[in-house]
Amino acid sequence: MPLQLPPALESLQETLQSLFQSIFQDVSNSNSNSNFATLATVVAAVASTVYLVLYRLQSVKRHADEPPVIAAGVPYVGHLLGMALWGGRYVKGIGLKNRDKPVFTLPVPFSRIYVVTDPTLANAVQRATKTLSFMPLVPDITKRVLGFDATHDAILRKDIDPEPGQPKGVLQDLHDMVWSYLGPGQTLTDLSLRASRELARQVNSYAADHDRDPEVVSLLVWIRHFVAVSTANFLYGPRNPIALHPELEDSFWDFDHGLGALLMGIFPSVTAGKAYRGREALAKAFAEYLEESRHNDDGVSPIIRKRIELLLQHGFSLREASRSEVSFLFAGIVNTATTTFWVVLHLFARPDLLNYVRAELLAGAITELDMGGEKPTRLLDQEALKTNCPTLMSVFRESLRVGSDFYSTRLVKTDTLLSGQYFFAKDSVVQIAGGVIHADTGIWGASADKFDPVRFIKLQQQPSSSASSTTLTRASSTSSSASSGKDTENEKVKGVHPAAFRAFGGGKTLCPGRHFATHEILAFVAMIVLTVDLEAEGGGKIVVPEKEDGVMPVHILEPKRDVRVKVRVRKDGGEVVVVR
Ligand code: HEM
Repeated sequence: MPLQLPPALESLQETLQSLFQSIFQDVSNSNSNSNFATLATVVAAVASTVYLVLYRLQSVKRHADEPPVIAAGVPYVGHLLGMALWGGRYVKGIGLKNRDKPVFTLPVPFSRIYVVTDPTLANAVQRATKTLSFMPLVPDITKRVLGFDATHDAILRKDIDPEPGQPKGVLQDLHDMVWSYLGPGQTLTDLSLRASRELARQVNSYAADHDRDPEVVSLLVWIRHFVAVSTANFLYGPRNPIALHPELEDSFWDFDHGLGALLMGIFPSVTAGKAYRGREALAKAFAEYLEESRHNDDGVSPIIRKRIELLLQHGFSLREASRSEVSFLFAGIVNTATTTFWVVLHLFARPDLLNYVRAELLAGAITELDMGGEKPTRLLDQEALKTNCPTLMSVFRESLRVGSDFYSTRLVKTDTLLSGQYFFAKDSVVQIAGGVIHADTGIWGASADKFDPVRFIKLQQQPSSSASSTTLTRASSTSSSASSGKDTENEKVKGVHPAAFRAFGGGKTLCPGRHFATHEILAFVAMIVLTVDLEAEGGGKIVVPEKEDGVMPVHILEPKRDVRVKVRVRKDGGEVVVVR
């Protein structure tokens, strides 16, 4: 079947044909000096024809059942250019313009990217673990981002994507171990408690230092400092690299902000200089940490010791294991810090909501103790936050929904007919577009593009997902799904398709840290809300900026502009002590 060109291109094609005819007449009519203008026109005509042919070729389906092809304006490379220039916003924009297509094909040089924008299909992708897998992509990504040498790159590639019963490579072993340690159980409870106590120590010490001394800060920088320092402490113990070399905190954020450029892999020391130097500084400090055996100190989390043990078992040197730890520190800090920022910002930008959440916290998760001092000590029961503070929980989830444009990625290992309907060609890439799914009015209602602080309370209360108004209604103090022991903090949100909440990814690559992060973020937000007041720097209302979506969305997106606030320690409460 001949391919249909868009009307604009069809008329261009006709114009070119008539241009060609007149050029050839011109050339044959000119008896001597063939003039330069005619030559230029011939070249332009040839180029346009080549363009049209390439445009048509890129649109040719590789199989009758391949999802509809969205051709690039610049054939083959246009989509890659768009992604490089506009980050995640580029593909999200295509997805939003093509809402009628649950999946579409983006042609790229020698391959295809299949973009899935429908939760039911996303679920099917996540289930097709035999033929669609993230694992084979990991070594190329980690080599670029973390800079592993050839020997360790080979170790990473060994037994990379085993079937059940086959020998497991290092990546699979690490994956399984992290899942078992961070899944519900005693290790998770212990780690969550340590994390919250460490954060409480930081917040209490800040309050003591600034009791009568308000300061103006960048809210994101202020929050991520707490998270970076305490995560390094509770994971890697008191002699962790950031504690011994505080300047490494800047190196860490340089690395984070240059991840997209590192991923490009084009002379990274030049094109991603800051990120490259940041990573190398961190890797060097972690290498010293491991070579001095500081990972065996008291106060180091068991998960870290187990990670090192597994890396060594698989043939890693201590020096190169340091690079792997940079990635784990990254996983532990970045999303937690940015999510906390959004939750705090959304609360303080809405004074009524803030007061409501403070009351909810004091009633449901705090016991005040009069210790004879000026202010009562507050005992924080972090287990109660999830069950007794539904508004806080809803703001947390909504911050994740609005802040996450994450793409879950899979490699097509063999030709696949997904759901018996869509053909995916071997060696192509599948991306589940979280940003498009999170903005889908069919899933989230007409207010999908708005931040609705109580959206998830309404979803829990209603059988359907028709959330429309933002009226603040008091939910019962104990959520039913929480008291029945079901998964309350991730993808299983009542009234929403299980694959529609994408902030933690899904399927085999679902974030193993999501339970832990939920405990940690709720507790940290509670501490901030109870301990300080925030005012806009120049007075007036705190305004929530848009997210910066013109980057590769490797984690929860940051704001488009800095939010500067005055932090004032509150008079009504003293130290926060985490009791459970
Ligand atoms: C709000 C906080 C967090 C968010 C939004 C988040 C989100 C994610 C996402 C989207 C992925 C990739 C999923 C995919 O590819 O489909 C991921 C993977 C991962 N996350 Fe998280 N994460 C958070 C906190 C944490 C924390 C605190 C830890 C560890 C302490 C952690 C550990 C990991 C690990 C180890 C992976 C890789 C899993 C694998 O493929 O084996 N995350 N996370």
